[in-house]
Order: sequence, then structure tokens, then C-alpha cells
Amino acid sequence: MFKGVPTLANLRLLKSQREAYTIVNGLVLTRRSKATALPLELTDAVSRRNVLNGDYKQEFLDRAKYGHTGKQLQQKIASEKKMRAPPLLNLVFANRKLSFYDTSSGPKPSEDHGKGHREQEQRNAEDVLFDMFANDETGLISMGKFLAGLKTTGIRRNDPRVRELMDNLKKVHKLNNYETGSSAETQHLNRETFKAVVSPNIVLIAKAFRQQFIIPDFSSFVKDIEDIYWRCKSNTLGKLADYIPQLARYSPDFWGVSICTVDGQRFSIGDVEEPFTLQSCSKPLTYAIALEKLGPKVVHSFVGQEPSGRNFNELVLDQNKKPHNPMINAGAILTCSLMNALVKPDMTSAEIFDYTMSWFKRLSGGEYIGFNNAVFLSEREAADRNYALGFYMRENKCFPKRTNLKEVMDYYFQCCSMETNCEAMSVIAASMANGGICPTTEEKVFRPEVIRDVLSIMHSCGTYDYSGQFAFKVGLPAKSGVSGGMMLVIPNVMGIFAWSPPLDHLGNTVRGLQFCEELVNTFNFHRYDNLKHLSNKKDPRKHRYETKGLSIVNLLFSAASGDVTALRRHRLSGMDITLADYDGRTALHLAASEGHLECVKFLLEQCHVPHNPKDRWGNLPADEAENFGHAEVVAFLKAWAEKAPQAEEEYKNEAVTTTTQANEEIDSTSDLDRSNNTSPVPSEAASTASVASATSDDKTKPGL
Ligand SMILES: NC(=O)CC[C@H](N)C(=O)O
Repeated sequence: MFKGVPTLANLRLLKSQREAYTIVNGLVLTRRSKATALPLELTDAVSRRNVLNGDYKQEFLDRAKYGHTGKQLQQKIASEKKMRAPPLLNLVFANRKLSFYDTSSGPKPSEDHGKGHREQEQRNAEDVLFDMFANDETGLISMGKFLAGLKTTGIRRNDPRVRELMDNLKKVHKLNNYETGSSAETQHLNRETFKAVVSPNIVLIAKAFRQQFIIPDFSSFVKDIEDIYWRCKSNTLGKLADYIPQLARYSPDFWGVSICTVDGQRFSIGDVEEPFTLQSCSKPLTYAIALEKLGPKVVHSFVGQEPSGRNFNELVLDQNKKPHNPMINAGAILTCSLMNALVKPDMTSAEIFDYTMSWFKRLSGGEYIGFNNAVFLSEREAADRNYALGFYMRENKCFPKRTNLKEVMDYYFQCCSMETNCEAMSVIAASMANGGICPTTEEKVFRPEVIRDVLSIMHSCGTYDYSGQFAFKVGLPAKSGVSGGMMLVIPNVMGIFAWSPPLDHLGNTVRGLQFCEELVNTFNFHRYDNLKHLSNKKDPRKHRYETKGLSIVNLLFSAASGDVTALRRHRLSGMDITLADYDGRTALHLAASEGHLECVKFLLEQCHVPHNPKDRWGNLPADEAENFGHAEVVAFLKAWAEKAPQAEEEYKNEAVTTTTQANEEIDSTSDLDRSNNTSPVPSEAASTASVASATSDDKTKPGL
């Protein structure tokens, strides 16, 4: 009986007399030219909807198999439909709630690939979503439940990318005469209405529920973030900045953290809507505008790229009589002069202010960016050191020609006095993580090269005189500000903004710093964390199925491409080599059908995998070798099958002894610790034991 566990890997091999195709995460690999992986979506002009629904994938395969279209094709397709696996979307949904194979009423695929199954195939994404959330008895979907489900994936109701959905809900609510007892967002809809309502945003919504965002299991990630947040909350160290009264008045208890991923998944906790001024967190942003408009050559002919090793407002220039970098006061004042004299020489001060604000706003996806005039006036009053820096630089001819120092200083204070909150700043940080494209509006604000340069400087100079230690411990680009902000960028993954006013002696927010350090102790976000091998840190970028070891996709890829070295690596890392994909296909099936004798030998002789696992079509590896005409492999597998019972029995006994010892060592550790154990000894022993105990009929994944 089919017991395959649905995996995102969705590795599927379609049986064919002429050609076999392997689909891995939307890539189609042909059996004969494994090197040419065609991104399926790019191979034909089809709508995104069709791709999403999985329909196109099937069509592509059909055409590839039969080489033509038409009536004959339709007949062949009809006769083979029984063999097909359900569309990808269904697989993933099956894992979340709607188990198509688990419905007590419906036929199980191993028993019947017919009617019920075919019906599911024809369903599109909207249908599947409806079924996920609909009430069986009423046949209606609760939009409240649906939106709550969407929120767990990180998508909020006010996300601009679901605006049409929300507008449609309001329209339907109005059409229904504001049905009593429910709001637009909690009303109950029938299938057709639901489909019409979600359809404009279905691409994003389906991606969310398919767990295809950068953080697939967002709710688990959020739990860890909450834990870190609460641990930092109890830290009461640090002192408020008091050089101006407006900063000194903040409550030391304020503590907020907002997260926005490159896919626009949002999470916030604490005082995330409380306004505060940008202060030094504005420095990377004005620097980015200057880079965008003038390019790095021009900008860096005026300002250096080295950490100063001194206080952020130190009266010091580098050997070339330039400010050390754009993240300290001298460098930021210099950047402001570039904006004033080179980027927009014709603009008035007011226009440059508006111009700058519009950049910040676009970067934040339109979220809160304001201006605090009291802070601005105070900054200007208490600015002896900043004026001194300005005059010192003017004396050393640091500024471009035509610089109006008074205007430049005012502009610098204005940038420091722009007001924002954690929510908006997390989107800014996410835009930086996303190569300059705002994840929520999808607007391209900066070129990726600009962002790369900004992040590089943030990495080495972003946290004042703590920058070296920060780069060492956290290993990520960040920028702190005297108002208690800490902008952290995890390139290609997410932006985080942590805010709490109490500062340490170097001027960094105490809680923010602790948060960053705890974050990289929990997750492998440090720039130099190894992502390939098992470690005791979590990788939230990976799907739940993958976090306990290397992905099954990699294992099956290695087998299909005849890569014995890679298979060896998988084995050494403690991976369960008996893993089967959704269709019950094991590494041995793939190695055999591709005729990779070396791999077949390695799998049987070294990994002791069972020689006779059946895939969902009932095929053994030997059948596959035969189907695809690999005589040598057939001969080897047949010979192995004759001596197999004895060899497997011997190995089983051996493995049990080894495992008993290993278990004693690892018994005290948790499940997770065990799977993350970096020592290959216990994990390998455990994995081999599961190999030994796996029966040929059981395609469930021991060890997962
Ligand atoms: N560290 C900071 O945030 C510096 C900004 C502050 N307004 C100053 O210029 O002194």
C-alpha cells in the first residue's frame, strides 16, 4: 500500500517507454540530458495561473512524451492518467491540512488513481484553497479563518499585494447588504464568490500556502523570535542618550522588533508603532542615494571605506584627509554635501528635504516616515561637535566645490530627525536585503550594486566602535542610531529592525545588540555560518522536511546523475539513504533506471539499502534497469537479490550492535539535537539501523 510522505521535493519520475522526466521543484530534467535543467515556467508562453495550477507542467510532460498534440495524444493521456501524481499544489496543501490521501471518504491513491483523484487534478489553486478552509457542512469558507491562515504565512491584510482581495471582500460585503453578524473580513463565502475574490492575488496567496516563501515555516520562526524578544526585554542595562532633551525623555522600557522578509512576510512584537527619530540609521540611506546618483567612484573620491576605530563623532580624518567612512558623523555630513552640491545642486533646501524623504518612503513601501521638528531644532542647538567636524572638513578641503556648509549641516540634522517606527524600518531593511527592491510594493528603488556597497560598509562600520566585534559575533550588516535603533540586514533573506532607547557606552542599543547576537546563536544567519553541513543552529530558510538533514532532493539528484562522491557525502552526513520521495522512488530506483552501476553498487554494498523497494507503481529498481535497457545493472541487481536475504540479515545484526552503543551515547539528547549531531558516528549508526529495519514495503521515512 502506498504510504509515501508528501515532500516539497516533489521529485517525480514519470514512467515512459521512450523517455523519462524528473521534475524537481519546478525544474524538468530529461533522462538523457540531465545537465540541461529547463526552468519549466520559461519554456513556453503560458499564463502564470496555469503553471501555478500544475496544469501546464502536465501538458509539458505530455507533449514531451508523445512529441505531438491532437486526438491521439488525448487518448494516450487519458489512458495514462491513472499513473499520475497530483499537482504540486495539492501535495503541499496535503501536508498542511487537506490530506487528499487521508480523507476517510475518498479513495486512497494506491487503491484507486481514478475518479476522485482526477477530480482533484482538475482543481485549480483557488479550489484547493477553498477546500482547505471551507466548512464541510455549510459548504462555505470563513474569510476570517482564511485571512488568519494567510497571516501565519507572514502575509498581512494590509499588504499592498493583497489589496484587490481585500477590496473585493468589501465589494461582496456591500453586495450582500452588509450581511449582519459579520464584517467584510469575517464573512462566509461560497466557492464561486471565493474564487472570484482571491483570483487577482492568487499567485502570491498560493505561494504563501505552498510554503514557498524564503521562510517556509514562518510560524515556527516567529516562535523563536518571540523567545529571543522576551529574553532581551528583561535586560535593563544601558543609559538613554541625553545630549538633547527629546531623546532623554523616552521610556527605557520601550522595546520593539519588526521583521520583514524578502518575500514580504511580516512579524512585529512590542513597541513597534512608537515613533522615534532615525538618527544615524539615516546614514546608510543618504549614502545609498548618493551612490545611486553619482556612482561609487565619485562618492569614494570624497569619503573612505575604512572603519575609523574611533568614536562616531570623533574629530578625525583618514590619511588622505577624507572622513573614514559614510557611517560616522564626519562621513555622513560629507555625504550630505554631495547631495547638496552634486546630486541636486539646483534644488532648494526644502526640495532636497522632500526629495530625500520620498526615497526613504519608497524604500519603506509607503509606511511611516515623518519628521520631528523638536528633535531637529534641538539637534541644531546641541551640535557643537558636528559643526566642528564640518569646519574641520572644510579647512581640509573635503567638500565638493559650491558646498554651502550651513545648508549641509541643516540637511544632516534633518536626516537625523526624520521620524519612523520599527514597522517601517523593517521594510527598509528588507528592501536592502532584497537588492533594493521593496518586498511589499515590489518597486525597484535602488540598483543591487548600490545596496551591495551600502551593506559592505554597514558590515564593517555600522555599529560605531563595536563594528569589529559585531562583524565577528553577528557577521551581518547593521546600522545603529543614538535613538536606540538597530537596523539589521540578512542579505537575500530579511530585514530586521530592533528598537530600544537604552544605549551601551559605545552608543549601541543594549537590547538591540543582544537581540542580534542571540539571533545568530539560534539561526545560521552569520555570514560565515556553514549552510551545507549539519550544525546545532536552525536554518529557517529550509522546509520543515529538510531541517533534519540534507534534502531528499539532493540525495535523489546525486543518484540520478551518477554522483557517487555526493552519495558518499550524504551518507557521511548521517542522512537516511533509504529515503523515498512522494512516489516511493528511492536513490536506488533512480541510479538503476539511469544505469549508474557504481551508484547501485555503493548503495547496496556500502549503504546497505534494501534491494527491493517498490515505488508507487510497484516497480523495483531491477525493473527500472530493465525498462531502460541497462543490462549490467540488471545482472548486478539480480545477482544481489539472490544473496540479499543472507547479506541483509548479517548486516542487520551488525547494525543493531552498533546502534545499541550509539543510542547509549545519544539517549540523553533531544530528538532535534540528535538529528543535528555533528559527529557522524552516532547519526550514521542510527541511520544505518533504520536502513536495516526498513522493509521493502514501507516507504515511510525512517528517521524523519
Ligand atoms: N549616533 C548617532 O545617531 C548620531 C546622530 C546624532 N544626531 C549626531 O549627529 O550626533
